[in-house]
Amino acid sequence: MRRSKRHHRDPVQEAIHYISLSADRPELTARYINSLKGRGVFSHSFFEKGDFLVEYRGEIISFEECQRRRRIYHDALQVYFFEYKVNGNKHCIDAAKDDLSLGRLVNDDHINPNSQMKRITVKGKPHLCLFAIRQIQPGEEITYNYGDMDWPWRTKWA
Ligand SMILES: C[S@@+](CC[C@H](N)C(=O)[O-])C[C@H]1O[C@@H](n2cnc3c(N)ncnc32)[C@H](O)[C@@H]1O
Repeated sequence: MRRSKRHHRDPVQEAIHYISLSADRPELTARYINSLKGRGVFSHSFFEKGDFLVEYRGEIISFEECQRRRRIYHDALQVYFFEYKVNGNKHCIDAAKDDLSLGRLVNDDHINPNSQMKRITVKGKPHLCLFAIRQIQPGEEITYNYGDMDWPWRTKWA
């Protein structure tokens, strides 16, 4: 398939652009997949390795607050917590609230993911963003590796 011409900004500048707008890029869309996976995020454009894809938007909370919410949230909502470390200290993004953002809908693939999470600091605040780790074709689902945990779907599909 022919690659469409898209103006190429520096990927980090592009991430900062969408972060400051609190918006998702128009080349991505959410779609229902099936009752096991639920929804996922799909590209309808080409992306090159290194391109910015989407921010994992949500409420930035402390690790202690995350622990507190884990005690009160239903299991189905806990999957929207994203824990990460800055200088060895644990932090968390709570994306349980469905604000129609796409980052919270990106599914796991630990075998052949096409993106990777990186932290970008904007105005002193951390933002977690997915960047392509290889070329992505139109129609492809965006995925990343959720990390080494016994995620139930991994054993089911193994
Ligand atoms: C952060 S959410 C991702 C969006 C979710 N699919 C939805 O519709 O809201 C994580 C949840 O998606 C599902 N999921 C993610 N990756 C999956 C995979 N590879 N296979 C099956 N289910 C998956 C699991 O139910 C998991 O708890």
